[in-house]
Parts: sequence; C-alpha cells; structure tokens
Amino acid sequence: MSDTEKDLLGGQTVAIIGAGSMGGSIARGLVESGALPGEQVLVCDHNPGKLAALAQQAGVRTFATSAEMLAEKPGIVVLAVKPQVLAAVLEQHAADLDGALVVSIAAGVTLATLEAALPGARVVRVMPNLPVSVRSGASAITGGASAGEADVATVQALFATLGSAKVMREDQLDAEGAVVGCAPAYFALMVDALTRAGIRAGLRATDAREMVNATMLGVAESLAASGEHPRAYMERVTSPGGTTAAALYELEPALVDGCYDAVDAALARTAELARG
Ligand SMILES: NC(=O)C1=CN([C@@H]2O[C@H](COP(=O)(O)OP(=O)(O)OC[C@H]3O[C@@H](n4cnc5c(N)ncnc54)[C@H](OP(=O)(O)O)[C@@H]3O)[C@@H](O)[C@H]2O)C=CC1
Ligand SMILES: O=C(O)[C@@H]1CCC=N1
Repeated sequence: MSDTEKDLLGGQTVAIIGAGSMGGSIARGLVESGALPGEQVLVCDHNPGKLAALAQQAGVRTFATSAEMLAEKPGIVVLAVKPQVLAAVLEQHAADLDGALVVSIAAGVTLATLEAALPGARVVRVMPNLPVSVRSGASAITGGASAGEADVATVQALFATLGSAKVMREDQLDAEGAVVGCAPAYFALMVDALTRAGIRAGLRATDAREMVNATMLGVAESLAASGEHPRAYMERVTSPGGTTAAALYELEPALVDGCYDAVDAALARTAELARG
C-alpha cells in the first residue's frame, strides 16, 4: 500500500451490508492486504454461518442486523446485497446513511437511483470482481454528483488494495461489469470446458484440471508481467503447421462470437436491473 493510500484509509471504518460472495471477499481482502485491521471492518448478514466464518478467518466485527451495524456510525458503507433487494435496504437506511460515504457494488443500479434514495449520502458506484478475495481483482469506480474528488480517491485507494482499481464514467463501469465483473466466471468456464475436453481425449480429470489451472496462472502472470500483446503470445505457442494452429482455427471464431454475445447479454441484463 502506498503512503497516499495509507493516508486516505487510515482510521476509516468500513461497514459491509451482505457477507455473500462479494461482500465476504471484500472484507477478507481488506484485512489480508493490511489495508485495515479486522476491528475496522464491520460486516452484517442474515446468515450467522457466513459471519462466523468471516470473523474466524479475517477477525472482522460481525453484526446480525444492518441497523445494529450502522448504529456504530461507520464512515464508509459498502452495499453488497443483490440488486433485487437493494431498494428495500436503501429505504430502510436512508436516514442512517446521512453523511456517510456509500459504495454500491450492485450491478445495474444507477447513481441516479442511489442518490434519489439516499439524499444525505455521498455515493460512489464500484464494479469489482471475485478475485478481490485474493487481492488480484479489478474494480471500476464512478462517483456520483454527491461525492467529491476526495471521496472517489478514498474509494479508489480502498479497492486498489484489492487489485486494479480504475475511475471511469458510469456507462463504462457498466461495460466493465459485463466484461471484467463477469470474467471470473468466463475464465472458470474455460478451465472447466478444457478439462472436459481433456477427459474426453483420455486424461484423468484431476490431472487435466490441475494442469489447466497451472497453465492459466502462468499465462496470466506472463501477460501481466511483460505487457506482451495476447496475439504475440499466441504466436509464440503456435508452431507453423502444428497442433495449436489446427486447434485455434476451430476455437477462435466460436470463442470470439461467444464473448461478443456474452457481453451483449450481460449488458442487456444490466439495463433490465437499472430499470428495477
Ligand atoms: N458475485 C460477484 O462476482 C459480483 C457481485 N457484484 C454485486 O455484488 C452484490 C452481491 O452479490 P453476491 O455477493 O454475488 O450476492 P450474495 O447473494 O452471495 O450475497 C449477498 C448477501 O447479502 C445478504 N443480505 C441480503 N439482504 C441483506 C440485508 N438486508 N442485510 C444483511 N445481509 C443481507 C444475503 O443473505 P441471504 O442470501 O440470506 O438473502 C447474502 O448473504 C450484487 O449487487 C452484485 O451485483 C458485483 C461484482 C461481482
Ligand atoms: O452476476 C452478477 O450480476 C454479478 C455482477 C458481475 C458479476 N456478478
């Protein structure tokens, strides 16, 4: 963590409503990155099992209800419930969130909707992804009219402790959500599909999965470290007249068209969620 990030985050208390896939991952990531001590990360959820696991793994403070947690007057509140239940949470806590810096990670729910529901709050939207749990995530950030530059900088510093964190326009955040927010599932599907193809070709399932995982990690590390263009990397694997060329001839059109269709579908669903 840089000195600027330390200055922005020092002394902050972050409260997270919802300890599911993302809320739990953010809570764990913040403590494990050293961004905040466990006692400055507050988490609430309906499910006591999820809270107990988080308290044990990350030493965060847990609360059975959001009302009890918000009574602690945290400076930053992360809304990590599903978009479909967010309206009820906003309605319940509009007064409690007066003066707070509120971060919504809900897909599709717009700044306009959030700010209309929370007239006293400073609102920032973030679209993170699941690898924030291992601090290799990626998060898009966009501030509402209610948030100042310092608020956006604070939220960026918070999510920068969990991986890449970039400030962008709200329409770009929605596009980032459809590509990067969903991408952990796209990549996991690739691992599963290749594993199944390996089993079909005669490999043991455990060997195939372990070796595909190791390879995905190696490719990601190489591309990130070198900045090499992915097509140049592909060329280094593709021996002229060899097996990869034959395979890519089949895979590339289906995969590219599939990615375009997948992102279009995610964007269409984002627009539906925005309409409520
Ligand atoms: N999963 C992901 O990879 C990503 C998710 N997001 C966004 O993150 C948000 C959460 O998604 P995700 O983590 O997948 O969902 P989950 O369902 O895994 O987590 C939400 C959690 O919040 C709990 N909850 C619901 N209402 C309340 C409440 N009033 N008070 C306290 N806890 C409550 C739920 O409990 P219960 O199940 O009992 O209702 C659940 O445990 C969504 O808005 C989504 O758009 C953004 C980027 C990536
Ligand atoms: O599936 C979803 O709606 C969330 C948003 C991005 C990833 N998961």
